[in-house]
Amino acid sequence: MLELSGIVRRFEQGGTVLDVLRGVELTVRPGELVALVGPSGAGKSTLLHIAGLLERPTAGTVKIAGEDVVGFDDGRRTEVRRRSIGFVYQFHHLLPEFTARENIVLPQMIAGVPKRVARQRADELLHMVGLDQRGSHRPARLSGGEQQRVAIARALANAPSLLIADEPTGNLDPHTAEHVFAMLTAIVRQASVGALVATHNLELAQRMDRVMEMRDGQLVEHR
Ligand SMILES: Nc1ncnc2c1ncn2[C@@H]1O[C@H](COP(=O)(O)OP(=O)(O)OP(=O)(O)O)[C@@H](O)[C@H]1O
Repeated sequence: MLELSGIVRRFEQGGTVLDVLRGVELTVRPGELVALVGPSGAGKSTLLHIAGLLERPTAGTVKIAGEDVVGFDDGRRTEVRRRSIGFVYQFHHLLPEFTARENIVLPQMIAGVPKRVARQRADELLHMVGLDQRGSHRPARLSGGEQQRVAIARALANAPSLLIADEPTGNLDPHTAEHVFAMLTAIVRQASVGALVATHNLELAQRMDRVMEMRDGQLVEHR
């Protein structure tokens, strides 16, 4: 699903060189949840941006569904990102002037799915996250946990093979975080999506299939 190999990311600014990633190796398989932990500034977001094709590594290969995408031009990278990768962030980033359903329909229409089909898929996803009754509500009328569940449904709208999540429950109270996490786990398993989830919550991290820790620019199995 996702294969990262020899990933190096160097930032150069005004004569100083910062090697944030120094040879990261990582494989995420279908239906597998991998937690990404490490102190603030360790390079978790940088790695997620590279895995999500939002940024290019200084060196190394990124394979999505078996395809090495590092050499692709921006247009092809965008295409792979739209088709194969879903994103969930700490803050839901739903479009406020659209309903929950429309927020799930839009990314499908951008990908060329006919509106009728996109609506049907949106309703299925709303059902999957337990929000059948909330499709016509705008984000402001939903609770934090509900907003985040819509964001998860939106991330899955185009049936991605990889889900990338950056602190998906970081903005929620513990009870709601638990609920959203359980839902995320169930959906990843059911849809056979590979998920890479950065989190500061070690308790949740330890319930994923593997916990990888960012240490000195490399990933090591967390114990
Ligand atoms: N565009 C950039 N230019 C220069 N340095 C950068 C850039 N982006 C990130 N960095 C640096 O790379 C390091 C890693 O940042 P990153 O955001 O990946 O850490 P993180 O592990 O996600 O932290 P947090 O848990 O706080 O979100 C930091 O020292 C940061 O300042």
